[in-house]
Amino acid sequence: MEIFKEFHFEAAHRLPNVPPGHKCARLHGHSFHVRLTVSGEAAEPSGWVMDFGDLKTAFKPILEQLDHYYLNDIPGLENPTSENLARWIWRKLQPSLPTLSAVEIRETCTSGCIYRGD
Ligand SMILES: Nc1nc2c(c(=O)[nH]1)N=C([C@H](O)[C@H](O)COP(=O)(O)OP(=O)(O)OP(=O)(O)O)CN2
Ligand SMILES: [Zn+2]
Repeated sequence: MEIFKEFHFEAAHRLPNVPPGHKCARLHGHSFHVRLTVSGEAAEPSGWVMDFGDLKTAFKPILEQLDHYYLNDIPGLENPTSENLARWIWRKLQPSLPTLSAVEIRETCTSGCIYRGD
């Protein structure tokens, strides 16, 4: 079974490696949406894969590194595409949450990515 919890953060970025004239080379911001998925059995007596609250606690220090920051300044996010951000979150979170099965990022209502590990 898979469970998920969703988070939001506000941040600015620019994409340094886009072709000349691309709009995303300019500084702009997003209300980023993150969905974290965890796999496991909903075992008794808890009846849950894991407590949503524990998932929130595990992600909190990572979220605090992102919220209201300029993503390009964060080590490892110099080119903060959705793909690189999803991988960056995975690498920060997965060691303490080995049952993590997907990190989903939405930059806009219509754009995003899903990362399930290397
Ligand atoms: N594969 C990727 N492509 C793009 C990324 C990315 O991270 N990965 N990022 C961007 C920009 O950050 C941009 O802000 C988002 O792009 P886009 O979906 O084009 O944004 P729009 O608001 O213009 O989308 P519409 O819904 O089509 O208006 C660009 N590409
Ligand atoms: Zn953007």
